[in-house]
Amino acid sequence: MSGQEQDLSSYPPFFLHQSESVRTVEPKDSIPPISDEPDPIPCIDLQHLNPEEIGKACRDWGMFRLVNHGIPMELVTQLQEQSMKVFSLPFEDKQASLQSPITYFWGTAVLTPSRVALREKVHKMSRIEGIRARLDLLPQMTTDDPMFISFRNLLEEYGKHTAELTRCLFEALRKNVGIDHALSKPYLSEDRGFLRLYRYFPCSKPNKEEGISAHTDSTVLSIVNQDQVGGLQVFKDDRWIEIKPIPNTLIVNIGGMFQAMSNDEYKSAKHRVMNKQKERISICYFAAPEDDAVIHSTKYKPFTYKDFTAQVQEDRKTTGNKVGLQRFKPT
Ligand SMILES: O=C(O)CCC(=O)C(=O)O
Ligand SMILES: [Fe+2]
Repeated sequence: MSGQEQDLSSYPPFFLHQSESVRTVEPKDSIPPISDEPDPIPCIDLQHLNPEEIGKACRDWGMFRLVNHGIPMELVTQLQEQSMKVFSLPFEDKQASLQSPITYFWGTAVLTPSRVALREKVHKMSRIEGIRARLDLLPQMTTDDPMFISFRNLLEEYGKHTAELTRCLFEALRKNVGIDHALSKPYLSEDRGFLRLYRYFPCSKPNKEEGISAHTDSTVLSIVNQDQVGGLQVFKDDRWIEIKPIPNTLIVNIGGMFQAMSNDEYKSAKHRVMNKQKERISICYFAAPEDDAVIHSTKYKPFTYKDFTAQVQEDRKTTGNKVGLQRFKPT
């Protein structure tokens, strides 16, 4: 079944009936993104990591394209197909059957501490659906349903690959910015890593409707695996740049935690996703520090990831926006 022939009962009813409440971009932001030739995003080869190249990419862009990443293409294809099967279940079934450690959300990528979608009164909703998987708890997930067994196994395997490549990247970046080796473990906790899978609703007006609005990621590093539909954009030098889907490549973002750890030498990139004419799937891995590890930075007051995410939640509730690292500037 192609994206366009989807059984509409799998979508949240809101997506089909409430288009006036959907989040669109301001006219000033809706200019078509510039599609540079050749691809302008810095490209990093995981098998031949060059400290200078990766450092420059993180300083100038806060993101890079990763090639030779070691995740088998077959695994990615299988996970994409299996994710599509799960997303294609009737909406009510997804709500009922996706429970911890795999949870379902829709309408926004912003989740509350209990991992349900945060319904911000001030903001419109987005036509996206997501599945969040806690990698540390996946092995304990019990189910008799062959579809969910296969889904869980693929998530686990994919999670192991991304955790491993993230460790390699973190090591290189840590050395680059002079983070002590002793901090490797608390600053990058494999147990806290999680996956988020998204399905973006097809939109008849391309580059008008936001799937995920402009933001920076809060985590240490995030690894985006997008399909061939496109829609991911990065904000650089006052303009939005389309991040082309290139098969078998990943997009790595510096997150707010690494920005602080690097004393702002590396900045987390502002990015967003626009809904396209075709349905889109992405698979994203987020690497987090240990919840209680104190992050020391010359630019910010000492804080933990837990403090940070609590502050983000609080700001979202009160102002509708993420304030982010600014909250932890010394007074
Ligand atoms: O779906 C994507 O391509 C990116 C998602 C994203 O930016 C996020 O979840 O923070
Ligand atoms: Fe993001």
